[in-house]
Amino acid sequence: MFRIGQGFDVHQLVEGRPCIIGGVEIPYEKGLLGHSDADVLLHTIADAALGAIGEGDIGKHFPDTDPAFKDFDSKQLLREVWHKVEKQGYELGNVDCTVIAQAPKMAPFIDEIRSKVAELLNADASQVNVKATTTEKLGFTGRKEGVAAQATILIQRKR
Ligand SMILES: Nc1ccn([C@@H]2O[C@H](COP(=O)(O)O)[C@@H](O)[C@H]2O)c(=O)n1
Ligand SMILES: C[C@@]1(CO)OP(=O)(O)OP(=O)(O)OC[C@H]1O
Repeated sequence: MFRIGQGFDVHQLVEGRPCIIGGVEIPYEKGLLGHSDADVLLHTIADAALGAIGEGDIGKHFPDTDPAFKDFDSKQLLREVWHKVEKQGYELGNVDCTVIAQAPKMAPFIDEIRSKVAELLNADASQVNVKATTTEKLGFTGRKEGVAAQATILIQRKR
């Protein structure tokens, strides 16, 4: 049996914050703002995974009003979400993600992010695809005000 989920998230780019995307710190003059470490890609994947098991979203499980999640490591967030997926008897089929950003340039970090995401989902890198696109300088991403990410995930019953 298969289940599918999708995720979408946005975080603002501001000065004085690290730029962590997909569990990897990317050297850039600005970073992502959030209650947690604001890892827009891992949040998106976590939301997609929760969607696939019909468990709402990360805001429900990790409220941004809870001081426990202040500066929370999104790798841990995704691990906890993935534990719920596995507890329900599922494993990863595949996940396909897109980072929507005029900047920073993602290409040099895509392989490392892919491996990191695979590790967090107890899967092989071949089951994970990470893409990046600009918005041709249009909109908030085009003005480098923020970064968006989306993901589609397929999970399957463990064999
Ligand atoms: N932040 C980004 C955005 C895009 N890329 C790579 O550049 C290529 C062209 O992007 P388009 O906006 O024309 O789709 C594409 O191969 C992206 O992977 C990037 O590295 N970082
Ligand atoms: C992760 C949480 C919790 O620390 O905070 P943020 O980093 O603000 O992220 P967001 O994607 O807005 O939603 C989930 C939040 O509850």
